[in-house]
Amino acid sequence: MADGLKLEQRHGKSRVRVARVWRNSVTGKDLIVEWSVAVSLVTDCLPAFTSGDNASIVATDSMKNTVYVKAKECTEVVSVEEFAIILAKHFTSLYPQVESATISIVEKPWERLVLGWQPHSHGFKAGSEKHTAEVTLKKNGTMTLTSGIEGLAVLKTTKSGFEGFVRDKYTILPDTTERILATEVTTKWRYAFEWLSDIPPKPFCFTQRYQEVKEVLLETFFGPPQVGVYSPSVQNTLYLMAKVVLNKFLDITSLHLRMPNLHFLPVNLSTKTNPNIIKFADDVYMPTDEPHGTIEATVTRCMSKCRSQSQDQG
Ligand SMILES: O=c1[nH]c(=O)c2[nH]c(=O)[nH]c2[nH]1
Repeated sequence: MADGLKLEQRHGKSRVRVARVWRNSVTGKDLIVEWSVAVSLVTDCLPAFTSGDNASIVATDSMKNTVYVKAKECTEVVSVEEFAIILAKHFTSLYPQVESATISIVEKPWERLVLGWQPHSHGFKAGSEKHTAEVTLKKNGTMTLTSGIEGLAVLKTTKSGFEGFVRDKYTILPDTTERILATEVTTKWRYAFEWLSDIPPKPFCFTQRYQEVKEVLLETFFGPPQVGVYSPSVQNTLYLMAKVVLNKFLDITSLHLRMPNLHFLPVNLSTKTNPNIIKFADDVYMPTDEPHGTIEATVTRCMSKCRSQSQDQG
């Protein structure tokens, strides 16, 4: 409280880009990660806002420098989640006035180049979807940790439909049991760790969990390679994807999925003199993302009360 006003504030540095190379003299293989880091601190520094007294401010320039120093100190390979935790720990423990730190990181998808089946020792190419992580750590050690995937573009040419929806004077869309389903999945999942001390020791691999979640999401979206799986709506597919992740990984408590419906519109062309130049036969489409459907949901594993409620309901 100051001047009879309530002030909520934070400050930080965004888009701090750092790349870290680890060189392995045993395997002869280099490893590189490229991260875009955002640091945001909640600091007890009211006078900085109300009277221009900067004595408590950790300069955002120092935050940027810290990212590089900590990257240097990581002499062993660390995951994007581990690096976020290292930074959050640093800011909340070094500065008495820092109450909480939020570190968000997006990893650029550098993938090792494979030439003629042979993994290159120091060559990488950019993949598509990005691995993200965000940690918020309070001084008392409580934390939230999320990981995510950004921009996982997927499409299937069949085994998708949409029917039985509200039909009124505004409705033109016909029912269909045959369409292309395309989306760009963005997801974030929250880990169950509530305290810094809950984080499993080194052998727990966040990077492996990331790969596993991605695999399960893709398996559920597409179904088995030979037969696939029918999707009655983006909504249902999204829910099933989240459900499989939550059933499989007990260290994940909730999952948010955003799956825009990127339309592939049937092309039917005709003129007065030339009807049916193109009669649509599930073959020629007009892809468009303007406009597109926006479908998102958060699915959370219920605690025991919620479980018994759903059992009561059969
Ligand atoms: O899977 C879908 N969900 C919708 O809510 C919707 N709305 C729409 O026009 N097409 C679709 N498809």
